[in-house]
Amino acid sequence: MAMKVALLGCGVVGAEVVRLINEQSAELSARVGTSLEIGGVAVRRVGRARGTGLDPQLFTTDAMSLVTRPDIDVVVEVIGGIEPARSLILAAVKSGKSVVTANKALLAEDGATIHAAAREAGVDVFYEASVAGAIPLLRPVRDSLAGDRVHRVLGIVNGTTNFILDRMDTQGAGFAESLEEAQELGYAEADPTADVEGFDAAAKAAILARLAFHTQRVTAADVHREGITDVSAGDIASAKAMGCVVKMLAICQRSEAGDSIGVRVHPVMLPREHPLATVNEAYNAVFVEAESAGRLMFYGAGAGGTPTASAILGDLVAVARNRLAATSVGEGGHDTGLPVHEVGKTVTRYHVALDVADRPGVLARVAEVFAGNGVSIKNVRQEGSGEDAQLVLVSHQAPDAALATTVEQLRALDMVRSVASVMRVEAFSEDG
Ligand SMILES: NC(=O)C1=CN([C@@H]2O[C@H](COP(=O)(O)OP(=O)(O)OC[C@H]3O[C@@H](n4cnc5c(N)ncnc54)[C@H](O)[C@@H]3O)[C@@H](O)[C@H]2O)C=CC1
Ligand SMILES: N[C@@H](CC=O)C(=O)O
Ligand code: NA
Repeated sequence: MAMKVALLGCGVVGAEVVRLINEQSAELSARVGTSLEIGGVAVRRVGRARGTGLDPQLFTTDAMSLVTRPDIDVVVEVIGGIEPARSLILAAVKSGKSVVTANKALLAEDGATIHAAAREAGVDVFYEASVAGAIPLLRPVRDSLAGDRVHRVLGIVNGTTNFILDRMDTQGAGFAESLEEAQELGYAEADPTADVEGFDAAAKAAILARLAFHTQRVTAADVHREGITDVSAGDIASAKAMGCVVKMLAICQRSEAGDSIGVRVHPVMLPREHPLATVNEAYNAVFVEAESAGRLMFYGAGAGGTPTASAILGDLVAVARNRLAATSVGEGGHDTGLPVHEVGKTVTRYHVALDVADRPGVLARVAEVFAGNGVSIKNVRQEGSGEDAQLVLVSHQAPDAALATTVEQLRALDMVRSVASVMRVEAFSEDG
């Protein structure tokens, strides 16, 4: 008997899911062991020509009735947002359906409730598409690394911001025009603020931290978040002058003592020889550093309808196979309860560019401020002279709180006319 799929949402991703299910129906049947059939599609408005080739009778605005319909086996949720997606997924799970979702916002906010409900009902909730689009990342972290101890996960997990920063760096393009282009290409969230202010990446970081460190505690609210709206052409030029590129990274890291984790999303300057520096356009790439496996890198298309639909179809095949075998994964049953520490405790390093008066003693006074906060300077250079002098300093690693205080105190110095650029600098974890 065919396995029936209910699709919630028929936008950028949903339309591609329909296309791929239709086009690959024979292969999918062979891989699952039974055929997959679309049993209904929930949309906001029926009667619109969507070019899906589906029978118009399949479309409904009553998503709740669709997900609880007895003949539906699997629900694919690609509406996005918290409600009604949460209620629909919980209703589906409680009705014994397995779920495939791309909804990182929801999983980051309330994944623990959803996984608990799925365990209770003995069904799967799979969500590979929610982090780094097409890249097989979550299942490798959850399954392949289940026997290892992850120390750090670091990567580019938002395609839209990577696209914008890449355009600004390589073409000198403006922020607004690059965002518009990313929207046209189907990379951006329905509200692109989620991308450019780092909410989307923070949600993905929370999901990654939960899986990598086996803790159910992390939600998007625990993630230190800075978006890219304050990244200026000056920051990009400053990075270039240092042989660096600006990227927005998500970083999830176990503390030195191993008793807490730091989870943060912010722009960084990366040396151009760093593998993440070469990740262009809307591509994503994620490093996972684990005790025994060492350093692993996952790279590929992190956004866009077709690549995201690929991840959804992979999950669809997996949950369909599990249903045929009458089994489920039961995620989230084991919880280490590792807490998230404040960003101030995270060890990082800063790049600081200061507009200063070119006078004797300025450098000494600036160095004194660094030293007073226990921050040692890795390198310093001066650009320009006279009233147009700029001091550019890069620190060694220090607690983020000490670096932030250093910048505040520098800002207050008379001889510092303005702080032209402040950004964290990331390299490999072993670099000082
Ligand atoms: N576009 C992308 O590159 C990626 C998107 N995602 C996620 O996939 C999900 C969908 O994203 P997109 O397809 O890009 O968004 P979209 O905005 O193109 O599509 C969402 C669709 O859901 C419909 N919808 C909203 N509320 C509904 C309701 N109550 N009932 C039925 N339909 C409803 C909307 O009318 C829209 O057509 C989101 O969770 C997003 O974060 C994940 C990875 C990549
Ligand atoms: N808006 C997101 C889509 C994928 O998750 C992004 O730009 O990465
Ligand atoms: Na993925």
